[in-house]
Amino acid sequence: MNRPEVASSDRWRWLSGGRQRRQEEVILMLLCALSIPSILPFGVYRMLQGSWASAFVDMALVIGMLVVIVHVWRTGRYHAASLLVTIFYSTGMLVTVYLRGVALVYWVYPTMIAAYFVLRPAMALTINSAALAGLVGILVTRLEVVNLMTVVVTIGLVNLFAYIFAYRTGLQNKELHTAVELDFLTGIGNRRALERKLADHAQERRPHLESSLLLLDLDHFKDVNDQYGHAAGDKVLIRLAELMRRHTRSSDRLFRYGGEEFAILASGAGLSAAARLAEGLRAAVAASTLLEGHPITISIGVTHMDKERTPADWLAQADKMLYAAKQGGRNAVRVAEQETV
Ligand SMILES: Nc1nc2c(ncn2[C@@H]2O[C@H](COP(=O)(O)OP(=O)(O)OP(=O)(O)O)[C@@H](O)[C@H]2O)c(=O)[nH]1
Repeated sequence: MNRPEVASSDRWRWLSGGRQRRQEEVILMLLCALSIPSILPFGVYRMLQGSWASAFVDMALVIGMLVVIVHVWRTGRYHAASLLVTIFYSTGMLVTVYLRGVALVYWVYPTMIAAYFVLRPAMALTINSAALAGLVGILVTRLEVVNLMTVVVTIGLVNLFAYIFAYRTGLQNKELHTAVELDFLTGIGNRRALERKLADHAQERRPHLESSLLLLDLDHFKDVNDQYGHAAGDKVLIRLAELMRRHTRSSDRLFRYGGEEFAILASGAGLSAAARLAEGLRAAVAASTLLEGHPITISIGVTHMDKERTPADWLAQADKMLYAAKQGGRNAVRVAEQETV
C-alpha cells in the first residue's frame, strides 16, 4: 500500500489569491482587467471633450468590470458574472455606437469575440445575435444598404468562426479531460480525477449535501502477482472495479487511486450510510470469486468529507483508517471516529 502525495497545480497560483481557482474564473477576471486600460483612456478623453454621455458609458463599463473582478476574486462565482459582463458589455457597445456613430462599430468585433471566452458557445451566439439585431436597428437609417450589409456580414462571419472555434475547443477539452482522468486498466477514474472531484466537493456550496470518502486496498495483493503472475493480478483489479460498480449507486464516483488501491466518493452518504456501503463491499468481495482458487479480500478506511477540512485531510484520515483496518488483520472496515463496523 503506497501513499502518494496530493498533487496541486502551481500554474495559476500567482493569480489565485492563495486558493485553487477554476480556469473560467481566471479568464473572466483577466478579460475584465484587460478591458479597463482599454476603455479608461477613452472615458477620460470624452470627459475632457465634454462628451458626458459617452464618458458616462465608458466609466460605467470600467466600474462594472472592477465590481466583477472583486466579486469573482472574493466569491469564486463566475457563472452569473460572465453572463452579466457580456450583456453589460454588449449594451455599452450599442449605446456607444448610438451616441458616437458608425465609426465606433470597431468595438463590436472584440466585444463579441470576448463573449466566446466566458460563455458557452450557444449562449454567446444568442447574445451576440441579439446585439447584432440592435446594431442593425441603430445603423439602418445612418448607413447605405451596401455598407450596412458589410457590417452585418463581417460581424456574422466573426461570430461564425468564433462559434466553430469555441465549439471545437470545448469538444477537444472534454475528450482530453476524459482521457486524462481515466484509468486505462479498469475504465474508472484515476487519481487525477479523484483529486479534481475532491477539490470540486471542497468548493461545493451546498452544505446539506454530505458525502463520504472510502479508500479500499486489496489484501496481500503481492502474493497474487507472485503466485499467479501480473496478468492474473490485472484481471483481479478489473473484476474488483466491476464489482464496485455493481455495488454502488450511479451517483457514487469510483477511482483507482494507486496500483491496488481504490477510492469511492459516496455522494449524499453520511458516515453511517458510507459505513454500510463499505461493509457491503467488503462482504461482497470476500464472497465473490475474483480469482479462481484464491480468496481475495479488501480492507477499507472511511471518513466523512466535512467542509471544515481539506481534501488532503480527508485522504489522510481515510488512509489512517485503512491502515488501521490492515493492522487489525485485514478483510475489515474502519470508520473515522467510530468503532469497527
Ligand atoms: N497486477 C498488477 N499488480 C499491481 C498493479 N499495481 C500495483 N500492483 C501490485 O500490487 C502489489 C502491492 O503490494 P503491497 O504494497 O506490498 O501490498 P499487499 O501485498 O497488497 O499487502 P497489504 O496491502 O499490506 O495487504 C505489488 O505486488 C504491486 O506490484 C497493477 O496495475 N497490476
